[in-house]
Amino acid sequence: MAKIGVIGAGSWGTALALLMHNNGHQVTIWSIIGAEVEMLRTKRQHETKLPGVLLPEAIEITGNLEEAMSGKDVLILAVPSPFTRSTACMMKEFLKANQKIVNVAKGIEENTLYTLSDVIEEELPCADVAVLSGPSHAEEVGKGLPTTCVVGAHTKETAEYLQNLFMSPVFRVYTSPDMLGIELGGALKNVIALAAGTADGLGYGDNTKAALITRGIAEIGRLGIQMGAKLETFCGLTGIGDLIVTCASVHSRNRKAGWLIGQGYTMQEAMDEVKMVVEGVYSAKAAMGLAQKYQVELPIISQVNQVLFEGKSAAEAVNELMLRDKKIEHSELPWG
Ligand SMILES: NC(=O)c1ccc[n+]([C@@H]2O[C@H](COP(=O)([O-])OP(=O)(O)OC[C@H]3O[C@@H](n4cnc5c(N)ncnc54)[C@H](O)[C@@H]3O)[C@@H](O)[C@H]2O)c1
Ligand SMILES: O=P(O)(O)OC[C@H](O)CO
Repeated sequence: MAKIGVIGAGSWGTALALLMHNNGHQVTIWSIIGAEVEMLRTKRQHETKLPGVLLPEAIEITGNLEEAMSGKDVLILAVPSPFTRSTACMMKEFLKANQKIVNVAKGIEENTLYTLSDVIEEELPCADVAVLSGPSHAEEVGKGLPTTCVVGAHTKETAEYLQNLFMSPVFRVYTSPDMLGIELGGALKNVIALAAGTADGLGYGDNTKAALITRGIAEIGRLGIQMGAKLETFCGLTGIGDLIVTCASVHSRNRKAGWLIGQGYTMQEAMDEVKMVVEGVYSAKAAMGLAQKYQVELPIISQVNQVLFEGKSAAEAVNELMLRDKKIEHSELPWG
């Protein structure tokens, strides 16, 4: 039995708190929002973000960060990426040398272009930081539906220790040394999911969706490999796996925001309607920064940026993608 602090009480933090409790661990969940702490304590569920998923009394709920971190073996960092740095900064005061941090958010910091583990390590230089990612909607994990994820860590020992903590008959966990690939796959699939949702909102079909998923992973992989990540990761759960679920699932916030944009909503109107974090909106700009830095072409992600931030019509963006210069599908494949 381990002592776990879950830092962030949105849908993912709440679902993971329940998973860890069901795995026999002692769990405390923290939120910066007083009203959220009160709701979780009194209703034993997150009524707006994960309704119907009940949190047993044994899960402690607190608004006090020191209490959430004190004596814990593992801290699961589950705040949306725009708050990763500020939260890691607040954690500095209470973090102990032996505590592991598992980041479960998916994003890239816009102004530094850092992965979230880089952000956490900059704020907490002594921390042993790992990541958990994969095709895993909170709504389904909360219901105990079979789900698979990957833990990436700096050492095999940390990865296997965390694999054992998270693993359950309904939550299968693999390990990987490719933290960079895991983090890029998790962050960038959200941008492609915005495009896939937009195509749905425009009334396009399954052919369009399959094209966006397949050419989307080609883009993500091209950038990731240039940055030093491994091709295999983009073929796995945290690459194509997470991209498929996010582009297809009724639970996806990114796909829903895209759908609304395809229906004519502005980016802000779509984000307001979704009410939960739409990470792809933040990662879209960061991806363009990385594309420029690493000299990689990202046609779909570039069009998503133009629709989100430059007022381009979604239909025109799809049209431009279709009318790009003629290409070989895999430029590295010889003709024989
Ligand atoms: N929801 C999912 O199914 C899911 C699955 C895998 C990964 N993720 C990732 O997990 C992260 C969190 O997503 P979510 O769906 O739980 O988000 P959410 O929108 O449901 O919850 C956000 C939560 O963050 C906390 N928060 C809000 N403002 C804060 C601040 N200023 N400082 C610190 N904490 C603050 C609050 O507890 C709030 O409820 C995202 O990066 C997301 O991509 C989500
Ligand atoms: O609902 P989304 O679009 O934020 O995606 C959630 C998870 O990242 C899916 O694995």
